[in-house]
Amino acid sequence: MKIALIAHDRKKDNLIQFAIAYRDILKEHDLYATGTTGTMIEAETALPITKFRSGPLGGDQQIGAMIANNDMDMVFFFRDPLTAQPHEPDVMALVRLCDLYHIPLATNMGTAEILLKGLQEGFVDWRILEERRK
Ligand SMILES: O=C(CO)COP(=O)(O)O
Repeated sequence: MKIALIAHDRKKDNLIQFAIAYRDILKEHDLYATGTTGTMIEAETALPITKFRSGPLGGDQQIGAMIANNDMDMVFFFRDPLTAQPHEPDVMALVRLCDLYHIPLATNMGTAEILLKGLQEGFVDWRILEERRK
C-alpha cells in the first residue's frame, strides 16, 4: 500500500514517535511524505521515504495529485489545530480529496493508531478488492 506521512511543525514529534513505534508495519509499505516531515522521519527511522516539496511550497498538493490519480491508499496527516497555516487552502484541499476518493485519513495519533493496526489486520483491503474487480 502507498501511505502518505505529513505533519505540521508542532505535530512532527508526534508523527516521528508514531513512525518509530510502528516501524515494523510501515516498513512493509511504500511511504511518501511532504519534504520536512519526510526528511525528519527518515533520519529517525531509516525508513525509505519518497519526499515531495515542503507543505507550504506545494507538497500537500503533490500528495493530493496522487490521490486524484488513484495512486495513494492511506494518509496520516497530523494537523496542528492551534496554529494558522499560510497554506490552509492546500491543507483543506488534501482533506477534501481524501473524502472524495474514500481514502482513509488520520489527522491525529488516536485515529492513526487504529488505522495502522487495522491495516496490519487486513481491515483496509477494499482498495485491493476494488482493483481486482476492474
Ligand atoms: O505543511 C505541511 C502540511 O500541510 C507539512 O510540510 P513539511 O513536511 O514540509 O513541514
